[in-house]
Amino acid sequence: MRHAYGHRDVLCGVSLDLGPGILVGIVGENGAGKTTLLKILSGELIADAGTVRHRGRFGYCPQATVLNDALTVRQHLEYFKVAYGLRDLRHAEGLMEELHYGEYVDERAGVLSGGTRQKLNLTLALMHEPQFLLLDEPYQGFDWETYQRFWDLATRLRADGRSVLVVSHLAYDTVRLDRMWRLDSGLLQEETMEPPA
Ligand SMILES: Nc1ncnc2c1ncn2[C@@H]1O[C@H](COP(=O)(O)OP(=O)(O)OP(=O)(O)O)[C@@H](O)[C@H]1O
Repeated sequence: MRHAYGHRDVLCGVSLDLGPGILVGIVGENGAGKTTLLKILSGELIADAGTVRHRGRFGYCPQATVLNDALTVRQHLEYFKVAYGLRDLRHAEGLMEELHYGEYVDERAGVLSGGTRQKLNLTLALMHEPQFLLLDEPYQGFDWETYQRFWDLATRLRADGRSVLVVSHLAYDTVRLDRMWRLDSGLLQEETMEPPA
């Protein structure tokens, strides 16, 4: 796929195929085009050329949180429950527990810390148990323990047969990934993975 903003070419021929049960990463410097690629994969942006196909439900955790500051955590979950057509919030509550922010359920999003806002942002992307996950800088603002919990969660989703794509400008924890690409000059280049020590 290809995409330019005006005369600035951002994606110059990117092709990606993700099967089930895979955890992959895309890294790249600030401004490399990672968010542009995820916006195209999620349908938020139409590429100048190319097509995107996915089977089953997908979840998208955008880099900019999608929260309404006036609504509480619980109200966010209720709205997304309706939007996703879920019967209950059991899975969302499990995620809230796993990410350790249940105590904020009746707080308005506007008063939450950056890390807690991101936990909610991630929950909203995962609460309908999608088959295919697009996560843009999903651990921004997380403390170390939450960061570890995030990777445990991602690893479990992969083990459940889901496809998980994590985009970040930081290439930590690459041993957790099955494959990793670097987005540079509008092209994806596969990086060699280091075997665990
Ligand atoms: N709506 C837009 N209009 C014009 N240019 C844009 C637009 N969105 C992004 N860009 C430009 O496209 C390039 C890629 O931006 P993008 O946000 O995709 O990069 P990124 O790799 O996600 O960066 P970061 O790591 O900083 O989040 C940048 O040069 C950016 O300034």
